[in-house]
Amino acid sequence: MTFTNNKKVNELLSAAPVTAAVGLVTYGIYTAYRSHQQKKALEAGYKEIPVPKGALPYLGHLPMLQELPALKITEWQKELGAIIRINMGQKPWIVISDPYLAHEIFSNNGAVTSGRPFQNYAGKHHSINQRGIAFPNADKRWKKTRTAALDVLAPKNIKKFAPILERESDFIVEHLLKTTEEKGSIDVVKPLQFATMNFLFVTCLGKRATSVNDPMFVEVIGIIDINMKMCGVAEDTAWFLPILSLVDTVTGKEAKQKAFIRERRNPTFRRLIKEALERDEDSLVKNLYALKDENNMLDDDGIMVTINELIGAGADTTSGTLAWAFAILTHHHEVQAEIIRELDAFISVHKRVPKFEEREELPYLISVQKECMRYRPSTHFGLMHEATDDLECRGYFIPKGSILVCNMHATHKNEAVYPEPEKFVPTRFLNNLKTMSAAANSNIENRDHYNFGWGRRICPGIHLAEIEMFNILVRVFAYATVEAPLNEKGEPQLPDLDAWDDAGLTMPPKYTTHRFVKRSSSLI
Ligand code: HEM
Repeated sequence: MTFTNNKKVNELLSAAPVTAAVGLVTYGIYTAYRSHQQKKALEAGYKEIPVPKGALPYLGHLPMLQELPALKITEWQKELGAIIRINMGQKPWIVISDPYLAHEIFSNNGAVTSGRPFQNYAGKHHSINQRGIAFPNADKRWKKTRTAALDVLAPKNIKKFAPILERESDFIVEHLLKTTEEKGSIDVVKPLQFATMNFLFVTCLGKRATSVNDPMFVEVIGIIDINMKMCGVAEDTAWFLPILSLVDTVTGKEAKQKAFIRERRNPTFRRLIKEALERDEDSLVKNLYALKDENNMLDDDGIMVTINELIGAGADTTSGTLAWAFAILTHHHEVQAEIIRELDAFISVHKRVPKFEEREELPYLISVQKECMRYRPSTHFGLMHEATDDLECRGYFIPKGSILVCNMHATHKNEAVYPEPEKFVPTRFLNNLKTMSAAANSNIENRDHYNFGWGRRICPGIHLAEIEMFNILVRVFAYATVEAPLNEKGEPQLPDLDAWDDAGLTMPPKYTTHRFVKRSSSLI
């Protein structure tokens, strides 16, 4: 998430004196209310949540965030502590970087910290007034929808689909190797999105796409890319600065967003859902329509938003995480060699690649995978939570309506939990080889990393993501090594690991082109 739009924000501000007047009045009332709340909390003996210096009236800390807000916020947290308040325009964020504190807030106090703030695009347009799973408050309808999705994503169900997952991984790894042979290198983003999305096509819609050029994949990935970007908070400037909502109307930004949903997202997903209902194959769409008959909490729009979210959330996060792993490993040939040694020991006995259930025979690979996710998490802030009631935690008062954000970037660099956090340490997790879904759903001492979020809103797709990533990694290293692309002089161009791409909700690496070079020593 970047705030490269600051220049644009300033231009628009100066062009809208009327909206500015309205905004400033609202700002005055709101600021007075907030300082009254803070004064009351301090009088009651609560500790003050530190606020970085330098916030501007109305804009708050927004202009100070620059290209990568997570880095600036992490800097503030190093100075001020694991819980700080920053003013994102008119939205005060309480940002947490200590996993133990995050656990207390999001998990122990989950009854009042599992709401979602109502964002303009994600809340109103994408989710058609907070339908689906990711953006509604934790209400009855959300629970019903999430439960239906969890059924599909449950380990027992995923196990049924193991051959499909393995086939998709075979297909995509073959594509990575073949394209490297033919073209010299390959950008991994689309192929990885294809592999992860295809499983969701099969489970949600009962049909797979045949290749990265299949019109179904091309159309859906085009929609998902735009939608994920617009759901990111950085695109939603009017949410931070309500002054800009009139500007959005005047400039046609909101009309374009509505048109995208009305003319592109809705017709495509409605057609895919109709076709899925007509197919003989079982699918989540059919399960959701069966639930629709039982109660009237789910409607056609809710089902469409849910299918859109599962396909989008499942594809971009998993592919971004794998893209980071490949980028990191091009810097560490010694780590690739050790993965290959471990994998070849398995293959020499079994004459095939390992299955996910056999993962314990690959402790080093598991540890590396977790370390890649710690070192470069694929989202910087996950999804925001909202406090639906006042709460008290470690002497801090968090008022109802606060926006609660885990700074994934800082949490994964927390020195108290991860010694030498700036170093990539492939063996770091050898003492925690639990599956990521078991670790994420256990107590805080047993967690490995926090990529999947927190509490009642924790990602429901962990098990699926973990199997997909495992299947792809074992196949890549069974056959190949991952190398940086070459420049005209034939020299490797290692990817800059401090360069992020802002995809809205996710932050994949900026450099995603690599070479998958076949190993002459491959045992299969
Ligand atoms: C490496 C891969 C993945 C990562 C890093 C990831 C990360 C996350 C995070 C950080 C959240 C927000 C949690 C919170 O609010 O505290 C989330 C929510 C969600 N994820 Fe994932 N995710 C991944 C894969 C998947 C997959 C494969 C699916 C399913 C197909 C999925 C579906 C969802 C859904 C539906 C939500 C919204 C849950 C809710 O609000 O109740 N994710 N994910």
